[in-house]
Amino acid sequence: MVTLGFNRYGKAEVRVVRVSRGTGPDGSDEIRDWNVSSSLSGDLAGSHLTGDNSHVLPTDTQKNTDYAFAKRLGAVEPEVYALALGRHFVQTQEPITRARMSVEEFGWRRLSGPHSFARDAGSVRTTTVIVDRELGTSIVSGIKDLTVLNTTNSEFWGFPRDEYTTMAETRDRMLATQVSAQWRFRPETAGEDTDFAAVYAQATEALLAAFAQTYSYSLQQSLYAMGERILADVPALCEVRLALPNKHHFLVDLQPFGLTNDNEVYYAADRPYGLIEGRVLADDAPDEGIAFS
Ligand SMILES: O=c1[nH]c(=O)c2[nH]c(=O)[nH]c2[nH]1
Repeated sequence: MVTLGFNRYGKAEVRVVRVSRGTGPDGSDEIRDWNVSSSLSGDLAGSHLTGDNSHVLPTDTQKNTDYAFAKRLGAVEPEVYALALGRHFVQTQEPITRARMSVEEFGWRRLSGPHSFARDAGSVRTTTVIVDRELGTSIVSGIKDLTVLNTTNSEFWGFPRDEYTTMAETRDRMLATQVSAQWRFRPETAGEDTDFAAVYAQATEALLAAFAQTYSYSLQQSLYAMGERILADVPALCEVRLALPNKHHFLVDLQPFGLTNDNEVYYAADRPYGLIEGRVLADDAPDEGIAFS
């Protein structure tokens, strides 16, 4: 015998670009560039077990709803957009008890003139909103693909050595990583009225400041410093999860060319990479519930 376990379905990676004409500074245009994924769950066993689609709102409809809500809501914060969509699916589809909306936002930097933008290279803003009819609403936002580097103020030594250890201890190295961070909002403070743009700016700034200002003995230590600073600076948040690939920079041996290398010329390795992951929680953080499900 087998049984059907947890399941969900939806439309992944709907590319939605919303232009809001004349609503920016000095009558300029605003733009939101999103990659939207919806995932619905609830009373859906029939579709898996007997092919009964009477509870299955088509993923094509979900995609259309994403576009329609972009029109209706305007160039709002991605969290506000995801909240509205999540509530819509749970409120209008009886069998659907939970909606998970994920939005990746690609930033566009304003150029001179009211209609011109250049796409931000690199980092992506993220949010995942889960609306559950019984368990309530959770919001986890963050940033990914944020590559940062310190040319010094990083050491790594004092680690255990065994018969397979070849790496030398270092008192001065380059430290580089590509940050993925997710921050969980306190449920009682997160809703349509939250200043999500300010939280994003403050959390990102805190993370960058902690990375730059921490004299680091390991990427683990930098990870904790980043999470700690975000929670200290942004009271609306109660937990930060970080994934930090160690983007190794190895000194090139220039001796064959009769040259010294006093921490000046590096080989940036692509793989393998160390992967440092961790969670930092406020002492009074409520249970995570379904926030990361
Ligand atoms: O910051 C680091 N943490 C590690 O766990 C580790 N392991 C390693 O080989 N180099 C590093 N660097």
